[in-house]
Amino acid sequence: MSIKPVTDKIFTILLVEDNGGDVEVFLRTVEAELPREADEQVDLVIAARAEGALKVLEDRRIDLVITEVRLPGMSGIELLQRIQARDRRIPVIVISRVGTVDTAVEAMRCGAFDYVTKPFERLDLAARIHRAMRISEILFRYEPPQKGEPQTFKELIGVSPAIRNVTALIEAAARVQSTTLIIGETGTGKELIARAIHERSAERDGPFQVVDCTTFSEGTVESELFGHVRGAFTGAVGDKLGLIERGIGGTLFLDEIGDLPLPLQAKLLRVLEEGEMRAVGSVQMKKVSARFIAATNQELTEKVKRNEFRKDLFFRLNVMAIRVPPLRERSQDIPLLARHFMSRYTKEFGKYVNELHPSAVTELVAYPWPGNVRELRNVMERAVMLANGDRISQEDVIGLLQFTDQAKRAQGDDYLSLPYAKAKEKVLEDFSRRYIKSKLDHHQGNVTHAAQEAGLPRSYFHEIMRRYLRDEK
Ligand SMILES: Nc1ncnc2c1ncn2[C@@H]1O[C@H](COP(=O)(O)OP(=O)(O)OP(=O)(O)O)[C@@H](O)[C@H]1O
Repeated sequence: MSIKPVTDKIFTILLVEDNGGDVEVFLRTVEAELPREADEQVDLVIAARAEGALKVLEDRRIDLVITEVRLPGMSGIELLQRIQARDRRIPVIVISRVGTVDTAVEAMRCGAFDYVTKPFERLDLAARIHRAMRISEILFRYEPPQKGEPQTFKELIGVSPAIRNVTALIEAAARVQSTTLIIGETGTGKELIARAIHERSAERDGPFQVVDCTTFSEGTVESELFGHVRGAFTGAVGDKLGLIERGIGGTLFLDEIGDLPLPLQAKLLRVLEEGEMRAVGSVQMKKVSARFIAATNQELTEKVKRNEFRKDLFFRLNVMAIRVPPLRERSQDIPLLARHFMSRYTKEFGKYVNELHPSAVTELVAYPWPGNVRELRNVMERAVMLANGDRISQEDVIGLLQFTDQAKRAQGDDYLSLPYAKAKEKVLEDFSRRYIKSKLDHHQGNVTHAAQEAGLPRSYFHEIMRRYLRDEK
């Protein structure tokens, strides 16, 4: 492939692949599927070996590297590490075969931006390349050439390369007025990341408005999001401000965007593209200037294929994407997170617990954490609550982890098989959850009224709600 002079409009991808057939599929994908701006040109440089790729990197500017893991000679992982040591701005996508998940996980640990599996799925491949291209542009535009450690945030705990990658992306996202999509399993910290972006952005003095796309009923969603004017429909006795309007001047965090009904997706796209919206029943368009951050725990490409999510909205949101790996894939973070939560709950409960035994840490690291950081936080909260002395032992942790598993399956009188303290805790937890739910149902989700009826301060009621109801997700 010809090497052209480098200008800002040429984006150069270095593909490191020794299999001719796969190179062919890759070329066709870039030609046919990759969305690009009108005047954007994508240049491809192909190297069959990592050693050759390093030479290309010395000779010219490369914006994105896509490398097979298994290569003759130096491996793709080693190449990734060398690139990281030279220039952290170049995103690296790693290619591995289906069934070699371990390799992909290893690559993410070493700081890969993303990974794709062979055989290639063309739409998925194009979406991942597109995302990496936009990130690369931002990093090259705003970051000075840098080696070594990116900055870390005190609220986002972690030492793994994956979390450091997330940290760098938070910085990059905060600096540009671009829509950001955060992808990750439940409890991985998506909302925390969204708040971190907001706090570092130009919109930090405005509101941080959460829009939970799972909570609207089909009939009310439009007016909830966009607001309505008086008389727009039966029961609209006054004007009502929509959630989107409440976020103007700040950040709108669209949680679980994958659940937004299709007709609303079209309207949202309009807001994103035109920067304006119209309340239900109104003839007037209103300017909406806000930062949009969306989050999902579903693979949106799958929803696009099933025609459940608009492709244009997906590409629009996916411009700046942050993928947060599940906790089991970054177990280096577990000891630090566990100690962080231990110290937090020690202060909160006014207890003196200052040691997490190394064998307890080993148990925590070995556990798969289906509920991710939120589950770890809950386990550490219980561990501190139940601790008798100044230390949390291996037995304490084993009991809680088994309990967590049992609790998931628990129904009816399952607590009778548990030790007294744990049984009591479980019954109290179930009671709180049912009580809060029934009060909220009774008042159609109005927290102020529900808290009044329960005879609790609103803030306390809200705290119980946050603790018990969010964990059900
Ligand atoms: N890296 C981290 N460091 C410190 N705390 C974290 C980290 N990641 C997550 N948490 C904590 O874990 C809990 C769950 O995080 P958060 O609500 O942001 O997850 P989420 O991905 O948005 O979950 P969901 O998809 O269920 O809404 C919060 O208490 C958050 O502060």
